[in-house]
Amino acid sequence: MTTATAVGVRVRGAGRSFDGKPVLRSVDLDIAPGEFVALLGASGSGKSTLLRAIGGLDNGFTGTLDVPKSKAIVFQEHRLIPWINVWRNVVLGNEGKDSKARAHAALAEVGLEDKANVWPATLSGGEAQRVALARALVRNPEVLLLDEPFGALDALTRIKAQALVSRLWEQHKPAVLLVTHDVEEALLLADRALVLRDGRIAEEFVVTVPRPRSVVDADFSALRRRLLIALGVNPDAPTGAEL
Ligand SMILES: Nc1ncnc2c1ncn2[C@@H]1O[C@H](COP(=O)(O)OP(=O)(O)OP(=O)(O)O)[C@@H](O)[C@H]1O
Repeated sequence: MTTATAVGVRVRGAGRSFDGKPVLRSVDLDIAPGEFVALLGASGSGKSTLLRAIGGLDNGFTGTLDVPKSKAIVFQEHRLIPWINVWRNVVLGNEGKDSKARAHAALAEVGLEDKANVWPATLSGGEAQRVALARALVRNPEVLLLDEPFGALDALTRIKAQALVSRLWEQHKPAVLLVTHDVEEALLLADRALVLRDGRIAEEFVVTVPRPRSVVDADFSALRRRLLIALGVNPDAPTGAEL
C-alpha cells in the first residue's frame, strides 16, 4: 500500500523500440519507497534501457512512468570528471555553501575521506566506484539507480562494494533498482529479483531470506537455482551451460 506522501517508482506499460525493433514491449514495475529491487535478464534484454528511462535519460519510451525527481544513478564506469578533484566531483551539479562539508561527509560514508583532494586518475577502480556512490549519496536520493555498478570490479573488491551498498541502503533506505548479471549479488542485496524477458517483467522472486544473507544458506541456494533456471542457465552444470 502506498500513502500520499510515499515515493517510489511506478512504471506502467513502458515500451521502447530502436529502429522499429521493440526492446521493451510492456513493462509494469513498482518499487516501493525503501525497497531494493534487482533486475536481471539476458544481455540485450533491455535492462539498461529500462533503467535509463526511469532515470529520465530517455524520452523515447511509451507508457507511463512515475518517478520522484530526487534520484541518482551509478553506472558501471565511474564517470568522474578527470580535471576536478574528488570532493568537487562528488558535489558537481549539486553545489551550495556547505558543498565541501557535504562532500566530505559522503566520502566518509564510503570510507574515502582521505581521498577528497586527489585527482580521479589516482584512484583504484573500486575507489572510483565508491566515489561514484558518494556522488549519488550526497544528493540524498529517494530513488537510487545502479546499472551494474560493480561489473568491472575484481571479485574481492566486488564483495566489499556489495557490503558497502547494503550498509548504505540500510542507513538511507532509498528505493533501489539494481541492474546486474550476478545472481548471487541480486539475492544477497535485493528484496525482490525480477527477470526481464521478451520486453516484459517475466518473473519475480521475492527474497525472504533474512539479512545478513549468506550464499551457503539452504533457502538462498534454492532461490539461486530457481533464478538461474529463469535466466536459462543450468544450475547443475559446472560450467553454467545453457539449458
Ligand atoms: N540508443 C540505442 N540505439 C539503438 N539501439 C539501442 C540503443 N540503446 C539500446 N539499444 C538496443 O536495445 C537492446 C537492449 O539494450 P540494453 O543495453 O538495454 O540491454 P541490457 O539488457 O542492459 O544488456 P547488457 O546486459 O548486455 O548490458 C540492445 O539490442 C541494444 O542494442
